[in-house]
Amino acid sequence: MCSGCRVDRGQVCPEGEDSSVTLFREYLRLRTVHPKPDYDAALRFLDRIAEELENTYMLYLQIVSIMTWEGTNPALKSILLNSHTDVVPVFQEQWKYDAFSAFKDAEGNIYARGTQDMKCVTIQYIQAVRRLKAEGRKLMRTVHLMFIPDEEIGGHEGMETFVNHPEFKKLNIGFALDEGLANPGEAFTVFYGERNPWWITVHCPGSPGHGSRFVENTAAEKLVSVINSFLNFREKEKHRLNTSECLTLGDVTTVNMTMVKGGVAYNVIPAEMDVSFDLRIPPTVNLQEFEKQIKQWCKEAGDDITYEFAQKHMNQNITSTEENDPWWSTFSATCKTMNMTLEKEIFPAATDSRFIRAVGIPAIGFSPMNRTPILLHDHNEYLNEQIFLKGISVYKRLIPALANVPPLPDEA
Ligand SMILES: CSCC[C@H](NC(C)=O)C(=O)O
Ligand SMILES: [Zn+2]
Ligand SMILES: [Zn+2]
Repeated sequence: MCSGCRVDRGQVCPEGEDSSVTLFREYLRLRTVHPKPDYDAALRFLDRIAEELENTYMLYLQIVSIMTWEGTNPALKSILLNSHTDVVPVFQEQWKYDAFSAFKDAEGNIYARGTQDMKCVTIQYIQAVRRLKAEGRKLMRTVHLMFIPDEEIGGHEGMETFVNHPEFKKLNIGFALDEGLANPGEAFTVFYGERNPWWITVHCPGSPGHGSRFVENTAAEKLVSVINSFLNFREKEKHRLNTSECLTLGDVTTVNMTMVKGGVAYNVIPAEMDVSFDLRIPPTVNLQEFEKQIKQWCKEAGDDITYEFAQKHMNQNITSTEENDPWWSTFSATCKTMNMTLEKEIFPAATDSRFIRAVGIPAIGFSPMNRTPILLHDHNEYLNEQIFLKGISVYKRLIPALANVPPLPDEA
């Protein structure tokens, strides 16, 4: 039943809105926004849906929820449909509408935080499964819909921890789908890997003294040298990206200076100055060599410079997109039957997929949104209702195709 107007889902509500859109807008109104996400509201919402979807069972582990549709051969590896429940904060004064009202304009554009990242995908998974079940379809492999918190703050209390939980291993996942990005053109972008985030702070100690003198060996001189080394490298990578036809952002290393700290007064030369950078490193880069380069930049800048990492991801697993890979060939062939053009890329930022790939499970980042500007984390994030509805049809084809991949050699 539709929560708004109580008609069966898949039908049109009296106001003329598809009930899947109504459900999506209801989910968007839940304030699962950092820094204090209302995860209880999300759990109540998902619990209600699990009750509606017959023969689906819910497992609750702290705040992770998993809705399971058991396959006809549950011994086979399962399919994971992953989505995070949290969303990033908004600057409300920059929005055209209340970011948690899910306002729909005359063109059918729905405005709310999470429309693209990634409440759309959550509801698309659910509605695709609902329609398949309503048709009486039985799938060979078990399908798990996982709803996970804290992706937006690094996943430490979410996926990073959960992939090492015995209950995760019990899910026996063979292949996972997780979030991707919108594509402004006709094509759909799919992500088979991610760049590794390295968040680094470089500490530059120096001789203190009176601001009126030429003190030798100051922290500021070292800081300038470190900054120049990082930012010169940034320019080179930017140039490489801008002069190549075939590279995308995920194929080059980005460097951004994000914080500077130091100093107490105009006339006191400080004993230390610190600078922080956000680095994103493609899976093709040798990480040991790259760290050696950082050490060299620090050494060249002067004595006693140290650095520390707030994030240092080292796993470079990527998911096969070879035509002989059973998961990828099924995914891509199914998209082809729907006349969808796929653009394969490395995800430029970090999602929970990195933790899934790190434990050896192939994962594809995919949010079926073409003809849509990339607005995740931006003001006025929106998604058109027709694009949203098309995504349900896409998953309705993809989910059975993946869940009916014949037993693999290691499953026989
Ligand atoms: C390193 S944890 C932070 C995760 C965040 N994810 C996204 C998609 O913005 C990021 O890439 O900055
Ligand atoms: Zn996301
Ligand atoms: Zn996000």
